[in-house]
Amino acid sequence: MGIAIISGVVASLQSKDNAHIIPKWESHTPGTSTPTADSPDPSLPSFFIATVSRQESAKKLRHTFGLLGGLGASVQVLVGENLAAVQRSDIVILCCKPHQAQTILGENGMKEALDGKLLISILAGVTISQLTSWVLPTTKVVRAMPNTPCRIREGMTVVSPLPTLSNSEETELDRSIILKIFSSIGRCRFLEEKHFDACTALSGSGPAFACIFLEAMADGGVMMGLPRAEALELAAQTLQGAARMALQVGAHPAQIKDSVTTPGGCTIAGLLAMEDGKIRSTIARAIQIATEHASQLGQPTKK
Ligand SMILES: NC(=O)C1=CN([C@@H]2O[C@H](COP(=O)(O)OP(=O)(O)OC[C@H]3O[C@@H](n4cnc5c(N)ncnc54)[C@H](OP(=O)(O)O)[C@@H]3O)[C@@H](O)[C@H]2O)C=CC1
Ligand SMILES: O=C(O)[C@@H]1CCC=N1
Repeated sequence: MGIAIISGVVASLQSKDNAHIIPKWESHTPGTSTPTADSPDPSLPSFFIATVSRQESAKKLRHTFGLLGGLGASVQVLVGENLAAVQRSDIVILCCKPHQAQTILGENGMKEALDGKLLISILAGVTISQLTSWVLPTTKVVRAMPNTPCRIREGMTVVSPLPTLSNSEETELDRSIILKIFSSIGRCRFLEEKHFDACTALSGSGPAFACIFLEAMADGGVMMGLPRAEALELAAQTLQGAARMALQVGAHPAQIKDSVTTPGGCTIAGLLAMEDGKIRSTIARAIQIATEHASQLGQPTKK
């Protein structure tokens, strides 16, 4: 997921659309971001540090970020040097497995390195109350729940509200930095932490659930004789089109469905077959069960 976030942000910095906001500055992540003295916009990182624990992962990351070219060169990959990376950073995005957080944040000197900095955790199930108990009270802790489409800048990220500080200007700046980072790789919205397990299931895990539906639609096409590649293209573009109608036009899903459904036609025949298979409750229950599971991740009894 860390790769998806950096890849998306780097792609956004390379995009012509964003030429007006490409800052002349240096920064670090996953990291972090630090503007140089003459930076015109202190709100978007352009230099990143990615940290991993294994050489094998570092090789993979260097290959991936090398392929990004141009600004990809501004991603530095470090192995086993979390403390050094955090010391050199203003913003840290924690992207390890939920059960690893306490150990990583508990490393000698880490609390001091995080003093006064913004710590964004994307970990499923690990609460703000747990995170704040592992750092100094001066570290500004937020949770973010992104998803893998961030990699192609079509992500959905939910962010928890920033802690209240006496300096409201600082909070506003942090808020704008967070929004710029995650809006550069898709949609971003703030939501109360109490909704995070549901968001983890719905949008965090969602790409996997959506791909089951996508694959099943394509399988149906293949069953009826369509070549596999074309069946997948038709299914993916159809799902994208329907989703964009809901997002861009603001159409209710039922309205989109009704507009496709000719009386006595083939759509209603297919819809009834889906309802016979309890497709709605199956999908909704999957979100319910994933939410319940998410709430246990990073808790003492779970790995
Ligand atoms: N995958 C997804 O779609 C989403 C995941 N998340 C959350 O993101 C987090 C990561 O998930 P995911 O990306 O799937 O998991 P991965 O296992 O793919 O990534 C975990 C990363 O953490 C690194 N890491 C592990 N230990 C250390 C350490 N001690 N120091 C530095 N780096 C370390 C790993 O590198 P190495 O292998 O070298 O140790 C690896 O690059 C989880 O907490 C998950 O809940 C949130 C939203 C969506
Ligand atoms: O499966 C998981 O636990 C993570 C969290 C959301 C998506 N992947």
